[in-house]
Parts: sequence; C-alpha cells; structure tokens
Amino acid sequence: MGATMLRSCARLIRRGIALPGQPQSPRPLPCCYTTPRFYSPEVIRDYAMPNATWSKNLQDLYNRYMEGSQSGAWERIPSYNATVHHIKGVPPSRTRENRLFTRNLDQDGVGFEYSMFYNKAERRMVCLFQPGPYLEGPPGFTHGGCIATIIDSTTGAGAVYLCGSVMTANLTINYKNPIPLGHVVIIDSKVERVEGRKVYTSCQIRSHDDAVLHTEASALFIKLGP
Ligand SMILES: CCCCC/C=C\C/C=C\C/C=C\C/C=C\CCCC(=O)SCCNC(=O)CCNC(=O)[C@H](O)C(C)(C)COP(=O)(O)OP(=O)(O)OC[C@H]1O[C@@H](n2cnc3c(N)ncnc32)[C@H](O)[C@@H]1OP(=O)(O)O
Repeated sequence: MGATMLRSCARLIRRGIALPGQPQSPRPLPCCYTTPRFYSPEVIRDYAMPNATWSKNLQDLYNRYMEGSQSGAWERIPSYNATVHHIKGVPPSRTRENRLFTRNLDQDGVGFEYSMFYNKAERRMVCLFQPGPYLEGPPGFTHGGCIATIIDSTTGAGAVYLCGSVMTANLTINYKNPIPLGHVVIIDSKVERVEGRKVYTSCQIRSHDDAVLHTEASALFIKLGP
C-alpha cells in the first residue's frame, strides 16, 4: 500500500467517507454495492468467492461459514483487487494501477486464495486461506512473509470492521509449524481490547481440521480517524 494512497485514504476518511465496518452507518457496504453506476462487474470482481482452484477443504470450510452467515453470526467480507474499492463513496477507476497486495496476481490459485468472515459479537475476523505455488519460501512451504501478510490483512480487517481506518504499528509472530503450499488453514483473529486509539489483536493459524497449530501472533493497530 503506497504512502500516497494511504494519505488519500486518510483524507477521504477525515472527510467523512465511510469504510466498511465503521459504526456510524447501519450496515456499511462497499461502494460497488451501493453505487453500481460507477462500475461494470468485470472491473470490480469480488475475489472472495469460490473459483475452480479452490480445494475441497477450502470449499467445505467456505460452505460451513456461509451457513453461519445465514444465522447472522458470520458476515462474509467481499474482497477486491484495489484497496480503494473497499471504501464506500470512491468510484472505481479503470485506469488505477495500485493493487491490493494480496490480490495482485491475475491468475486464480497461484497466490493468496482466501475468503474472510466477520463475527461482530465475538470481535473475530476469520480468514480461510489456501496458499498457492507462487508463495513458496522453503521448498514446498509457504514463505514467512506471506504468512505475515495474511495475518496483517486478517487482524487489520478485524480492526477496521470494529474501529474504522487503522494502520499496523506492531506485528509479532511465532512460527510454530510450516504451512505446506496448497494446504488450507484458518486464520482466526480477535480484537482483544481497544485503548484510546490503540487496537490490540491476537491471532492463531490452525490447519483446516484444527489438528495443527501453525502460527501464533499479536498485532497492534492505531486508529487514524477520530
Ligand atoms: C488506511 C485504509 C485501509 C482501508 C481498508 C479498507 C477495508 C478493509 C477491508 C478488507 C481488508 C483489506 C485490507 C486490510 C487492512 C489493513 C491491513 C494492512 C495494514 C498495513 O499494512 S498498514 C502499513 C504498515 N504500517 C505502517 O506503515 C505504519 C507506519 N507508522 C505510522 O504511520 C505511525 O507511526 C502510526 C499511524 C502507526 C502512529 O502514528 P501517530 O502519530 O498517528 O500516533 P502516535 O505515534 O502518537 O501513537 C499513538 C499511540 O500509539 C502508540 N504506538 C504507536 N506506535 C506504536 C508501536 N509501534 N508500539 C506500541 N505503541 C505504539 C503510542 O505510544 C501512542 O500511545 P499513547 O496514546 O498511549 O501515548
């Protein structure tokens, strides 16, 4: 995320344009849901939907959380390939070159394949993640920087949905067991407490069947808005 873009996001936020999850609007949705005249579906694709590269494990988990969303406990979070597309009131541009880091590959399945679900009552953001072959670190396993990225994105999205716009100030990770490429894991994050502008989060990464604890992390976010 470039500094110019962050500054312009911060400006928009200060001007009162809502991010998804900001408490002042009843059920904030991304602009593409509310101002369809600004885009055509092929420009603004929601990448958090199943595609042909999803394994059965990812599809099964997705279905389970979708069932949870029908009861109202979980909310599926849409995901676009540019950060500004998540911000209500900003018209998407066909010419924009900036890409959200986790959505910067044009080919399905090779990079960050994931879908997030938010549980407002529990202040939890869960990410169902299938790392693709372009995320290799040690042979056959996911690069630690990619793991840090998806932790930052998941805990960050949880902080955004609870508190509005934030920046990561601190991220601490304990890598306990490597994540094989292609294996589906659950990134389970929670906002532990909010102290003034400081939003403290915790996170675990477990295998899709809960058998393996891969990673533990904590992250501190600082609220940008009022
Ligand atoms: C921004 C738009 C995002 C839009 C997202 C939209 C939708 C989301 C939907 C889907 C998900 C998509 C994306 C996921 C979202 C986010 C994940 C990615 C996030 C990032 O990838 S982001 C890039 C990396 N990130 C940076 O590039 C930060 C560089 N940095 C700074 O920009 C400043 O440093 C800042 C702003 C952090 C603070 O600056 P500041 O001037 O505003 O505040 P100040 O320094 O006064 O600190 C206030 C209080 O925090 C304490 N404090 C500060 N830092 C601390 C630390 N490190 N440890 C312990 N305590 C700390 C102080 O001690 C004080 O505490 P106290 O009040 O008690 O005195």
